[in-house]
Amino acid sequence: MAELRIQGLAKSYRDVRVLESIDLTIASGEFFTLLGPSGCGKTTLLRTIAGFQHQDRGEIVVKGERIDLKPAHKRDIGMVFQDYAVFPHLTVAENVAFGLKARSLPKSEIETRVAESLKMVRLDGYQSRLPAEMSGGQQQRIGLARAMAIRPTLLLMDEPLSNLDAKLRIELREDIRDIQRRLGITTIYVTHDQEEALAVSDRICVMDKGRVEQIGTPFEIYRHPVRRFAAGFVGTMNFISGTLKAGQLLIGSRSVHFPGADGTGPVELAIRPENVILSGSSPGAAIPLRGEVRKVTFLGREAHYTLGTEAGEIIAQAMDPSADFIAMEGQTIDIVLPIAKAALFDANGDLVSAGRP
Ligand SMILES: Nc1ncnc2c1ncn2[C@@H]1O[C@H](COP(=O)(O)OP(=O)(O)OP(=O)(O)O)[C@@H](O)[C@H]1O
Repeated sequence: MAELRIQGLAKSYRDVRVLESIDLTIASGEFFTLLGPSGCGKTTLLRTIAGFQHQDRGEIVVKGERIDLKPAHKRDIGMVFQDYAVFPHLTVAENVAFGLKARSLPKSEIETRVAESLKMVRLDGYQSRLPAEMSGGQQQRIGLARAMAIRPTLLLMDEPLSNLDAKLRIELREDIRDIQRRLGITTIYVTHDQEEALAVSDRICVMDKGRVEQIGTPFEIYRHPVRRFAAGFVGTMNFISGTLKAGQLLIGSRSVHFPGADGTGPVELAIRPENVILSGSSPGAAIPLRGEVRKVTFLGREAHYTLGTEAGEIIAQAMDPSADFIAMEGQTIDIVLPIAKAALFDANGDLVSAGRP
């Protein structure tokens, strides 16, 4: 059974529509991420699920029961906030015990759960400290332990890693994922960081302007985007303007048959830098182009080349620059865009066709 089902959820602030009719279903134990740019409505959606604000229309159903009719404190939800929101005057243990006391659990049960939760987030031994004596990463661990201690049906996390430096972000995101897996707790995670979303999620919901653009596994979103927005927001993507004429794709002076694209009109060809062939040829249909190397970015394990072509600027990636391919700035090289690794989007941002090998 679906753990959480959201149907037709809409919300406006005064006259501004922030959530258009949102529909989504989340399975029990799933790590589900809302990913999108600032202002797309992720936080509003999360806070509406938590009950901190109310929708104008639509339903939120958990385990078959409408929770949107209940006040926030009766929704059985644990929440972790971007700014930690720990109580500064309470010790670590008191912070974690807070929700348990509010639920009037017996003292011994509270002690057991506090100890368990602190161990889980690796804060064993810090019971008597005050939050001010802890680092940002540790304070967020308190927030996580506090949310988990009540053993909620749903765990909601709103950009929990945004205030931490890059190294800590990766460390804590791994911990969050491990704990979530171990406990099998259904989690909704909000982030604007696409790499973070790819790393932790079972499924990602890409949002833009209050709408769901695509829902899928990280692999599906990265490899098979169905909307131009998702294609451009997750990972790096080249978009090359072209024209479709009854199945023939025209890019600059080149023309190639694009399978499954029978229409006519302006299109954009989307291809990832790692799929641009820098040396050699493509086994199937492809668009060959001449490219002037404008910039080389050497990153050790890989190198990125910015190429000026008749179809516009294209970024290409070589995975093993020392062994595979080396180009110098100013050089002109032949590149190939394999159709099997490309997708076509129309002027509305809808997928026209994705290349098939
Ligand atoms: N209380 C409010 N009153 C009026 N407008 C609001 C309110 N809260 C949010 N908004 C607006 O609603 C839109 C969506 O905001 P929301 O915080 O949900 O987006 P978000 O995707 O979470 O963005 P961010 O990553 O910046 O937090 C924004 O345009 C924001 O300015």
